[in-house]
Amino acid sequence: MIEAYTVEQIRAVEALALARDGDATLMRRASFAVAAEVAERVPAPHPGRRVVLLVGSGNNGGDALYAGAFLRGRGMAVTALLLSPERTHAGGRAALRRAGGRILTHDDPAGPGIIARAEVIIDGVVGIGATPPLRAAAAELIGQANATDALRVAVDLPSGIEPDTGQVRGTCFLADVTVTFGGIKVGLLIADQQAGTVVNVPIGMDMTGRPAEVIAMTDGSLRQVLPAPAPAADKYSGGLVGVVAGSPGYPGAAVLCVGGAVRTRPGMVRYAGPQAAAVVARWPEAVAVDSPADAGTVQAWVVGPGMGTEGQSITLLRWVLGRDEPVLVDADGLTILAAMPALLQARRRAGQPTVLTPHDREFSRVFPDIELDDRLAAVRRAAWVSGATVLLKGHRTLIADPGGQAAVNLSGSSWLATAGSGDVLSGVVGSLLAAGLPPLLAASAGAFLHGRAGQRAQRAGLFGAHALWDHLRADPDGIG
Ligand SMILES: NC(=O)C1=CN([C@@H]2O[C@H](COP(=O)(O)OP(=O)(O)OC[C@H]3O[C@@H](n4cnc5c(N)ncnc54)[C@H](OP(=O)(O)O)[C@@H]3O)[C@@H](O)[C@H]2O)[C@@H](O)CC1
Ligand SMILES: Nc1ncnc2c1ncn2[C@@H]1O[C@H](COP(=O)(O)OP(=O)(O)O)[C@@H](O)[C@H]1O
Ligand SMILES: [K+]
Repeated sequence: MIEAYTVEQIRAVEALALARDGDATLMRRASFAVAAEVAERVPAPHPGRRVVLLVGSGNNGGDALYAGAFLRGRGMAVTALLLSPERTHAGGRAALRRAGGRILTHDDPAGPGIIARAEVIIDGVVGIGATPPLRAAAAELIGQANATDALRVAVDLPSGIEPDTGQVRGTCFLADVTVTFGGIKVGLLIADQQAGTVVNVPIGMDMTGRPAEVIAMTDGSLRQVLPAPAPAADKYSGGLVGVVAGSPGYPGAAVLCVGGAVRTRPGMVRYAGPQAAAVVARWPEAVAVDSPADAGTVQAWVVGPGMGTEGQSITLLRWVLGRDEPVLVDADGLTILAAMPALLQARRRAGQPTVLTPHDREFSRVFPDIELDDRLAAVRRAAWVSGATVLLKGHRTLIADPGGQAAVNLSGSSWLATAGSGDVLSGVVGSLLAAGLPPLLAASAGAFLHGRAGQRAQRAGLFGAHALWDHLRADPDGIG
């Protein structure tokens, strides 16, 4: 599991490390890590390679200057552009000068040409000590840097992203790699397109025992979380999932959702609704009936994909939400909930676990008072006010539970932006809920599996949400 932290948490641990080791030692470790990352990525021979440092007035700029001094020591041609010459980190500046680096101010007429010809650009404008948007001079330099095809390396985080939320306001450095110190900042997981590859270097800071602000599943953690059938397993022991989906207008939603569940885990899927014949035609292993009341016992329900929003659909949703088992509500089910919030409130009062899986438009329907500009804050707030675990779909899917835990999904690709892929996701997560995974874990593991399946389908050159089925379980002995 990847764990990410707030600036406040990082600062608390940094203070301990500073008291023990001193700031010069920490900065030396940090800047050496940046230099080492550059040296590893730049093809040999290194002497003469053109490196530009964008240097702000804080310690982030200090890191960049010391990193430049290390690289100069390898023979690279290093130029620093200082945003606030009079307030630049004195030790870093002296170190670069001693090493033979060139130091210019940000408005030097030669600056744009130097940036344009750079092979490596190191962003030391701001780190965790500043909040975007960047001031004009900084934004100008970063805009020039982003227009080059140099290797772009961010020190601690790309200048321009908000470290605790990943929000980008105004210009932001577009990093190929971010070398971050002490622990991964939450914003680096959310603003993945700006952060590039994130390399975490402890530099003597130990986050052990600190509760992560946000977690993210990995292939390794998924393998540990997913239930493997025991030797004595039978078709009932892993948990049955009930699916209420589809309508005459949307028969495919039922087939896609059941497919997601069938292909996630062995066991049994019970479909209940008007598309029983279509479901069994594609998934003979599913048990299909016309009404959920006839479906028999299940350990979790999925309700909503393509079910319609009027008449009988409302009756079905009401019936499912009256059950004690965990219920995942998706798509049309969410649209009904938006019009009938009392249904959700009743479930909360009864203490029954619920998972909601909206995309942005559905989210705004169900939670009209919650702005989506800060997506992490939004999903947390939605979980808090609804008492449900909320999975907010998107390029970076975010999940929060009512207890305050949050997760971000790191797998997937824009391949998944295809009709019906959300229907598959609901079946995947429902299947994991039925297996007994707690809602946050079921949603995180399901989103990760779904994302990996999308990546594999893309690599295989396939199109269409149904292509996800064959890629959900690539490794039959485990998962992944
Ligand atoms: N503590 C340590 O020993 C260690 C710290 N480490 C490193 O230090 C970093 C934190 O350093 P920090 O606290 O100095 O803050 P930092 O991120 O450089 O930003 C502050 C500067 O930004 C400026 N600024 C503010 N707003 C701005 C804006 N909108 N647009 C443009 N500029 C703006 C602001 O200027 P001012 O407002 O004061 O004029 C101020 O000068 C951390 O990320 C890590 O890299 C590591 O080396 C490990 C050891
Ligand atoms: N640009 C994107 N990058 C990565 N994943 C995406 C992107 N756009 C959508 N997705 C994912 O694709 C799925 C789409 O779900 P949804 O919007 O419900 O589609 P549908 O209603 O057609 O089934 C979600 O899992 C979402 O996270
Ligand atoms: K930076």
